[in-house]
Amino acid sequence: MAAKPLLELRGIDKSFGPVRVLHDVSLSVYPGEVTALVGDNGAGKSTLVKCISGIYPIDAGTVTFEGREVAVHSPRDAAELGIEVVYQDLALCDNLDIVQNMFLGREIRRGIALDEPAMERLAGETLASLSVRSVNSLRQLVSSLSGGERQTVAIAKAVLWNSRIVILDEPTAALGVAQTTHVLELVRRLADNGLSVVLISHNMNDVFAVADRIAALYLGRTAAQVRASDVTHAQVVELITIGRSGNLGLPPEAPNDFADLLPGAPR
Ligand SMILES: Nc1ncnc2c1ncn2[C@@H]1O[C@H](COP(=O)(O)OP(=O)(O)OP(=O)(O)O)[C@@H](O)[C@H]1O
Repeated sequence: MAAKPLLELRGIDKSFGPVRVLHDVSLSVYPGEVTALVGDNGAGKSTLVKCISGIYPIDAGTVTFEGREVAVHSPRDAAELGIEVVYQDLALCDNLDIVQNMFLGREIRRGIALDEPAMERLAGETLASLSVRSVNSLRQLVSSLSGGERQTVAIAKAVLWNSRIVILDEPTAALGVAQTTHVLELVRRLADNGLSVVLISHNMNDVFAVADRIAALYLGRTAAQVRASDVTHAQVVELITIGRSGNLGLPPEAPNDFADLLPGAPR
C-alpha cells in the first residue's frame, strides 16, 4: 500500500450562514485504497464531498493533492485533478443508452458528426477493463438496466475519464444482495487498479467488505480515521453514534487526529 496520500484535507471548516456543518475536518485518501466515509445522518459526509468536488467553497483549511496545495473552486477544477463523484440517483440519464451516458457532455467528434464507433469502442474497453460482462449491449437504454448495472455504468463512466479519485455516494443503497456483491467487487477492483476510492456508506457490512481505511465524521467533526483491520464493527458504530470509541487505544483526552498514530498508520 502506498504511504503517501493522494488527497489530503486538513482543518476544513464549512458553514451555511450561522450553521457550522464542518469543523476542523481532516481526511487522507490513498491511492490503491478504499476509504469508507461514515457518519450518521447529518454528520456532514455529503457536505465534505461537495467541498472536495468543488461544489461548495471551503471557509478554512487546506486541500493537498499529490503533496501540492490546490484550490478547488469548481467541479471543473476537481475534474481536472481527476476527482469524480458518482451520485446514487443523479449519475445517469434514463433516456440515453450506455455509450451516450458515458460520453455525455464529452462526446468524441469526427468533423461535425459524433464518432459513434470510437465512443462505443472506448466504452466497451472500459467496461471490459473492469471485468464487467453483465451488460448485453452498449446501446441498451439505461432505463432498462438493473440497479446494479446502472451503478456499474456510472462507475465505469468515472473510470473512463481518467479519474484518480472516485467518490461513490451510497452505491449499494438501493441494491439487493447479489447486486451489492457485484458492485462491491467492482469497488475493490477500482482500488486494486490503483485508483483512490472514497465510499460513503451507512452499511457496516459493505464498509468492512471493501474498505482499507475508515474515516468517521461525528456532528461535522472527524471522529477518527483508522485502518479497517484495526477496528471492529462495534467500535465504528461507537465512532458514528458517540463520536469516539474508548477501545481505539487512544488516550481519552487525545485529539481525534491521534487516530493516525494507531498501529499500521502511515508515518
Ligand atoms: N445548503 C445547506 N444549508 C444549510 N444547512 C445545510 C446545507 N447542506 C447541509 N446542511 C446541513 O448540514 C448538516 C450535514 O448535512 P450533510 O448532508 O452533509 O450530512 P450527511 O452526513 O451527508 O447526511 P446523510 O447521511 O443524511 O446524507 C445537516 O445538518 C444539514 O442539515
